[in-house]
Amino acid sequence: MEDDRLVIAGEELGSRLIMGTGGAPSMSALRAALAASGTELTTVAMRRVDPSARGSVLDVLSECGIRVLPNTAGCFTAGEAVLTAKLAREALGTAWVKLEVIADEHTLLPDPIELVEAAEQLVADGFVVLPYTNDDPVLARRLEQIGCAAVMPLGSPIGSGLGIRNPHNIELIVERAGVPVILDAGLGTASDAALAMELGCDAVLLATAVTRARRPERMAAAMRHAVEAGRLARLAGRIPKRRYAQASSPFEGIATS
Ligand SMILES: CC(=O)[C@@H](O)[C@H](O)COP(=O)(O)O
Repeated sequence: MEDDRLVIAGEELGSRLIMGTGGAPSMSALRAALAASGTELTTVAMRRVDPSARGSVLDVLSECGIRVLPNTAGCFTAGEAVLTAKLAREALGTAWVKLEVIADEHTLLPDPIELVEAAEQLVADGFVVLPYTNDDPVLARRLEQIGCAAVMPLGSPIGSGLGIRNPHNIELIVERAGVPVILDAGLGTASDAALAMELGCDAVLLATAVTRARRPERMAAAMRHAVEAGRLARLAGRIPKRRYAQASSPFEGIATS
């Protein structure tokens, strides 16, 4: 599948699995899981990491040769998110940002008003903005029109493991998107990741399903295969669903007594 690379803002990635790092039981477990996942891009919560401290998740990513995607996790307003993105750009030397603006601690759902406001400011300031958004086709379209480099609709609430609650909306987002669609949050197991890709998403971002699995490294490998399988199935084209049975072998020419 070397000719089927993910391109975001003109940059190619060999893996369609983007990893998050939250919830990892240890740095060594995280390192093993990231290696098993085959990811080339991994998010780091800039409000929870000290870029100058040694032994942090940033060191793990650098040792593994994985590109860092700073995120604005923990921000509740556009102002906080914009400031966090700017600090990340200064500390890490990247203009890419995964934009998260959360409405409340209880649901951890995106606040669409603050999200649009932050996206507008960051795009205007030259950032490559990848917004974590609700599974709302209208909002996804709006974020693309603002100039976001991808849209990242949730499958279900962060950390819930509930999978993709509204596959129809994800299909609607994919149908009209002119930028990559990355399914982000809520995936629980490998079949959820495969479904995201079968629905036409360009990539998947997940954390909890791997970091809180009984065996993170194994689940990371499962996710890697699931993303690849789902992508292959999407490109192959699934058969249409039929209401009634259809013999897989034709009956014509069968000898009758
Ligand atoms: C928006 C957000 O924070 C998610 O990217 C999270 O990092 C991954 O969600 P899961 O932990 O549910 O996979």
